[in-house]
Amino acid sequence: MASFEVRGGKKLRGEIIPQGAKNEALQIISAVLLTPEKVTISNIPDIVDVNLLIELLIELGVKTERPTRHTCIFQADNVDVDFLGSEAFRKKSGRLRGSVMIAGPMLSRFKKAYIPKPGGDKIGRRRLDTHIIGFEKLGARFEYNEEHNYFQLVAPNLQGTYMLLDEPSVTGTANIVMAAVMAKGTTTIYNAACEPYLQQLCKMLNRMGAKISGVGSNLLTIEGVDYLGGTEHRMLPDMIEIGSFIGLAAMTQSEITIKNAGIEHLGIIPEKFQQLGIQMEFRGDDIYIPAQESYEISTYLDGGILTVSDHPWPGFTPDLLSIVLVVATQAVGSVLIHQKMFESRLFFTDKLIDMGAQIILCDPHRATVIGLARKNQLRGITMSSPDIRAGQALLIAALSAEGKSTIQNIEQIDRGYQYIDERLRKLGADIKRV
Ligand SMILES: CC(=O)N[C@H]1[C@@H](OP(=O)(O)OP(=O)(O)OC[C@H]2O[C@@H](n3ccc(=O)[nH]c3=O)[C@H](O)[C@@H]2O)O[C@H](CO)[C@@H](O)[C@@H]1O
Ligand SMILES: C=C(OP(=O)(O)O)C(=O)O
Repeated sequence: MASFEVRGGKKLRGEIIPQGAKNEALQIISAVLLTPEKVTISNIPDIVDVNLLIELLIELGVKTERPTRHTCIFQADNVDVDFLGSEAFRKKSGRLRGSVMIAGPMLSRFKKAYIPKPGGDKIGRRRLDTHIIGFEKLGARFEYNEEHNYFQLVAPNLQGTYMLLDEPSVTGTANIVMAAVMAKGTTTIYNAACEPYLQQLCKMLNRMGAKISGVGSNLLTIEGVDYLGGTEHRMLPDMIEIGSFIGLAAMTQSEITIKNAGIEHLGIIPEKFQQLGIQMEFRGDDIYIPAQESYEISTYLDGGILTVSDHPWPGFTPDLLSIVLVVATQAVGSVLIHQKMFESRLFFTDKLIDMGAQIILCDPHRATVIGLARKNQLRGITMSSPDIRAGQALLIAALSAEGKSTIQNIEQIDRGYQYIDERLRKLGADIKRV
């Protein structure tokens, strides 16, 4: 298990380019299974989860060419469908959440799929019901294998239908869309998720020949087509990384420019950080964050304490709440962080409390942060990264803290942040991988 050793308290300075979006990449790369033609994908982040998914596709027989580290040409013209039932597929799928999205395209094109228990962050119960019920509505039959913990699905004739999802699941919507694009007739998905990841997926599928309308809304209409062809696709900048860099700049009192941030796709994210008192300027498509001695959390119009909570898009993503929480520890003022979706994502606050932060964990979903207003610095400690975003939040805390911190289990951070230590060193951070 690798660790980061960080000597905190240094101000950082410079420009940083966000990686391609992790959660978009997982959808887009799964979608290459929908066509026997070549699909060229660029701005692929070089991170563990995405590399694992590419390895899984290669093991399934998908041909790949890598003209550059961040571009890959995929061709799924000779897929080994039987590999899906193997122990090797089950094992590797279990190492990332995104593997679940192989099922939709496999059902669509090859009429069968296996969904082993996927991996991903251990941040609470993460059910797959939305995916399976959606497939079932399209005409798939499923069996759950209790011994090996996987769903087996068959769908000789996928048939378009109307469905109202019980929740706007991000990967669930992607899976159902990919299953429906070549079903007979029209599928209508109401209460669909509409994160930029999904908008990007739908736009790519339409370029491949699909007929999806309502993109960007919670009502998608998909007219089934017989065949999808090749295309080219470029991933958007990773909005979660961008939010993390905004938080990093504020916490370390640093002047940072986030280059080519894809500002029009960030929705409410910049505004949430501005509510914490963080200044930023949009310069073309770059976000400039000046070095700020202090930042003050705004209150509601009536003076009430601010709440930052998660919500499906266009609401605030749950993946940035841990970052908002850590940034609030040094703000002037107080905030209630309400993590509605995941029930185990706030437990990392224990480590921040050990570092000297003032946080009351009210229950598994809510934490009140009373900002230290820089009257005291956080103290460096040894800690372990429980999940990808808490890991990044702890890293930001360590970079702002007095003294040395050791962050263990950084494999969690590597799942989603590309060459993070190297990129932070370029900004002046004292961070070592040991
Ligand atoms: C690989 C990938 O893309 N992962 C993302 C994806 O995971 P994933 O697609 O697994 O997450 P889902 O959208 O299915 O749901 C996440 C959790 O939130 C709950 N839920 C969801 C919607 C809702 O309105 N109410 C509610 O409580 C679900 O029950 C579940 O426990 O979306 C999550 C929610 O944005 C993100 O945190 C993950 O980073
Ligand atoms: C929860 C996340 O990832 P995953 O769904 O892959 O576990 C995340 O990206 O914050």
